[in-house]
Amino acid sequence: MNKTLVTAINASAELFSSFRDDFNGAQLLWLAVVATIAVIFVHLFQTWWSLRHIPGPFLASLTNLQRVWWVRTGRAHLYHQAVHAKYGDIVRIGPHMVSVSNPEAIQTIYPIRSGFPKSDFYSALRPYSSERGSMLLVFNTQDEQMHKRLKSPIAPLFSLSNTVTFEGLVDDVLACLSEQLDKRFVDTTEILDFGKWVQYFAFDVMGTMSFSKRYGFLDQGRDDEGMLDAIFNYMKTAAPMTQIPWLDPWFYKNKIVHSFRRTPGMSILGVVSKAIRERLDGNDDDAGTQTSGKDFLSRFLEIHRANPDLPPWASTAWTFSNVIAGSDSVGSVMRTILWYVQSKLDQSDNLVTHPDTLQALQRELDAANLSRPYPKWNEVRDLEYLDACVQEAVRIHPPFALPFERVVPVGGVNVMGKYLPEGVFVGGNPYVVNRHKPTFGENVEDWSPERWLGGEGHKKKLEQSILTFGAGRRVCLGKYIGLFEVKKLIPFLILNYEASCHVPKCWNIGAATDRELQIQIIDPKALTVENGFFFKQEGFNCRIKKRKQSSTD
Ligand code: HEM
Repeated sequence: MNKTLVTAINASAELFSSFRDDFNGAQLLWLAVVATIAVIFVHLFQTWWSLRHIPGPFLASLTNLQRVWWVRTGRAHLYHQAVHAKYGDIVRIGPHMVSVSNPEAIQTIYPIRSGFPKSDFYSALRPYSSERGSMLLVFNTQDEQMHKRLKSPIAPLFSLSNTVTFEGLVDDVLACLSEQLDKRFVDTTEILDFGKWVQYFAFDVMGTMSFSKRYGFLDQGRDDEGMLDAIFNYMKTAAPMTQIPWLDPWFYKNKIVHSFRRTPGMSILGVVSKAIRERLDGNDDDAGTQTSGKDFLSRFLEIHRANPDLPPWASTAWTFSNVIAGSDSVGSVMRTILWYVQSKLDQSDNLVTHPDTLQALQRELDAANLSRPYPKWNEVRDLEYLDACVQEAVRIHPPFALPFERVVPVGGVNVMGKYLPEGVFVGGNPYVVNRHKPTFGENVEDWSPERWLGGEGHKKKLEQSILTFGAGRRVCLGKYIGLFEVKKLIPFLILNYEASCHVPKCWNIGAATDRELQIQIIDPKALTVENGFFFKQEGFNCRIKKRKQSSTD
């Protein structure tokens, strides 16, 4: 609680007791009511006053409840976009919280050096159990020393050169995906929920990299243990709490509540703990096979053994991170590319395709003489148009879409010409920053890989303006892994699969002809998005068939 508020309450209590002898009961009650109102008024005034020079909705200057509500609607990104459209590049969205939308602020708020720590937003994202309490992960650690201790030993594992050593494992998962698509959906009447299947792919890749075995989503064609829903529910439950984190220990993270309501993240923790136990006990079926010696879990355990001063829970925290941070996010980018390459809704809600994108991508892939059926990383990593599609997907639909909050350090800071005093929270929502018109162009709402094609300098500037992976000291550790997986999957699908050429008449597909639709979208309007910090899409249903090899093959 605010120090001044505590002082004011104590002063009122003293005043109240000194008046006790001179007034009767009713008068005392009135006095108490008036004093309480006065204290609340002074508190609200002080709160408003502290950042009065930052524009924003009036309610936001008094309470966080408004931004909690925005998050609860699942559309916080749109509210954030709307307030920036109304008030400008820097907006007060809470009594002590300032949101920025201009990429120019990125270097100030997210520096490489230490000293601009994460706010309590991240404490609400910690999984909780009665036995362990709140669990620190590299991602949600606020203490900068602890963050360094946890991150430094494992950071080399996430480098691009190490990521590429997993290529064989990713090809195995691609083979599994291909087998299942062919068996279940090619030349059958079955409708493919493409969004779900790429998510299965992303999870099984991360399972293979982490534990040397797939979780089995692709093999079974379903999520038997409900792990995917558990992860989304974990984020969705935590998301409103991130906006008002002092309530979190009351609502969720305490032993009493936990005895009858489990934090959703705990079922994932169960999977991770079991995998570690099995590996340590030597009961892991895959231990000792050609891949398990190289998977993340083995490397984490090795690192942990070599650094005994690390906390005893470090291996669990690292592994948990891989499962929770590394799968849904990648699946989301994959889904976005496939969705936009195939189709989009115009302003009147008509389905129009992007045949130009699809054809340009096919042309580039066909001409690149790629290995079949699984193109190699070295062949696809520098393909210009593929890269432009990936960057555009990362821009237009960031998988995490609430402001990444930081605490202004001692001495305050100037952001976009406005002074923010010490202790204020500040951050940018990637959904909004990635749509900054002066940086990305007037057509920010449109899918346009072409915006990335203007030479290396231009591309680099745009890349530095994107906030999807965070930035600076706390930038995403798994970025290369994510991009690696995406660039392995997309060329494979575009090269090998094609749609039946039938589009129901009721859809207005704009200028596109049937032949231009590679994958038949069953119900384009069914694609829904929900922002629970993790920005989920659902309802990408289609039919596919094998693509005929092009004449250049
Ligand atoms: C396209 C995929 C991905 C996206 C968009 C993404 C995005 C992010 C974002 C936004 C942050 C936090 C930034 C902040 O709070 O300021 C982050 C941090 C992190 N990500 Fe990712 N991520 C992706 C893939 C991955 C993968 C595949 C892994 C692991 C295998 C991973 C591991 C991490 C870790 C460990 C951190 C914490 C870094 C730190 O605090 O030092 N991410 N990521």
